[in-house]
Amino acid sequence: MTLAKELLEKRSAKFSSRPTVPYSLCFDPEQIYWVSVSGQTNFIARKLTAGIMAGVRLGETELLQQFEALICANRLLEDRGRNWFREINRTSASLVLSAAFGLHCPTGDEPELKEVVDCVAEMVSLHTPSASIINALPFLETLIPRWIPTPWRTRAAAFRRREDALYDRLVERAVNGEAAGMNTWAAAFASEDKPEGDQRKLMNIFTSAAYETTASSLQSFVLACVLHPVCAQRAQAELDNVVGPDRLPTFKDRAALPYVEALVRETLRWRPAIRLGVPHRSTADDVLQYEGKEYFIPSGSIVFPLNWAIEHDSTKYEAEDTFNPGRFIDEDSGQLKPGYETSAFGFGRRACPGAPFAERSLWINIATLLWTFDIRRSDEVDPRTGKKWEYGAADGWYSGAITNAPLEFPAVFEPRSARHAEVVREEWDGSEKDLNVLLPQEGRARR
Ligand code: HEM
Repeated sequence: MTLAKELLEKRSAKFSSRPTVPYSLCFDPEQIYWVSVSGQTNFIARKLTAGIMAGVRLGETELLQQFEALICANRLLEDRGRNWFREINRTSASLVLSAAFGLHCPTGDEPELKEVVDCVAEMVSLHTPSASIINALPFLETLIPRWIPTPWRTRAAAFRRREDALYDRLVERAVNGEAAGMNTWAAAFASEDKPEGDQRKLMNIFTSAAYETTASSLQSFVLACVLHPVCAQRAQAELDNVVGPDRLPTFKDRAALPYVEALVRETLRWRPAIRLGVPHRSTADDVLQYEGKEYFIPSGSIVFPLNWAIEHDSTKYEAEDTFNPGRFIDEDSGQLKPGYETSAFGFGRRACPGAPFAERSLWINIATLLWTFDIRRSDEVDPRTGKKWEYGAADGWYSGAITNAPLEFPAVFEPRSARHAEVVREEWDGSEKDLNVLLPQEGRARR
């Protein structure tokens, strides 16, 4: 952690660029993916996002986030969690699509949601080094005349048309269509009443950055509940004490629930969503002193802040691979220990700008699921082995992709009592479902 902060925060002027693949010039010629680029585009996008997140910090999206957590709990009640994995994916996508474009996705079958997910998958695939020969032989791109439709150009152009069409539609609905009355992020980006002018094209990257990371963190939380029911029970005892049996938790309860907070922190630590971190690239030579030695870091070096190693540092975390939220609690006072720091959202000038929204999404979903359900192992038979499902959290149980999600596994979501189930249904029946009310325009006026 010290080393990562030294380079990526203290020396952020030199360590805040990104490596990218040569092929990106074909599928992102205008460099709208501000996660991958540096300079003015990134600066503008981060400034606009900081404005949006200031609203998130003020609570502008809390009603929406509570609403999405309520739907998730209600839908899990209906099938006792049979489709829980898919439901978490749906919730995570709906959270960002609602806030960004005013597009609520209550079923998971919405065509736009499917198109977003497909485009994210293709975008990730295009970024892999093996996606095109151009990554190995970049000179081909200049050598072969532009009018020749090479396979890599055809794929890149088809993707650009498809993704642009999708986001044009989504932004249009947020600015002039169905969601025009809402306080959406797209409206903030597209507004011309700001020095940066209309920056709607920078909206393409939001969903991909937001959706898989949130989903995989929640899926790791479910795995932790299955493997470590004692931790879930301690959180439930706290929820029973503070919230009681007659209503769901809300953000107003957050400060009074230190163990639930610790459980969210431990989920991010135990299985960080981006296990290897997102690489930074240096833009000037530098020298680092570390443990009595001197290291020369040439300009253009790729620096991975390895979240996994940082969060599993055995000198800082005892039994580092054990899920134990109690490590964040001062057992004498029962309160959170001071000085919390995490690498889960990255570092310095490239640190996750969506973190305020992300950690609120995690908190409300985790608090709601713990309040409502006992989440436990399923007795299902694993079709691959013909034996009872085995559970684990080692590498083999994870996807190993950039966003490292657990592989799908069955879990039972048992309502904690008939009363708990009834409260969820009652709150769902009585809840405000109109996004115009959940995302009121007054928030937009503040920006
Ligand atoms: C649990 C959920 C999330 C996790 C764990 C996460 C983690 C990260 C990490 C590790 C980075 C790279 C930081 C670095 O390079 O130092 C990042 C970047 C980014 N995240 Fe997140 N993120 C999450 C959710 C979100 C959400 C909800 C949004 C949007 C609302 C978002 C938007 C972004 C963007 C746009 C970047 C690129 C920033 C840049 O390159 O300048 N993320 N995130």
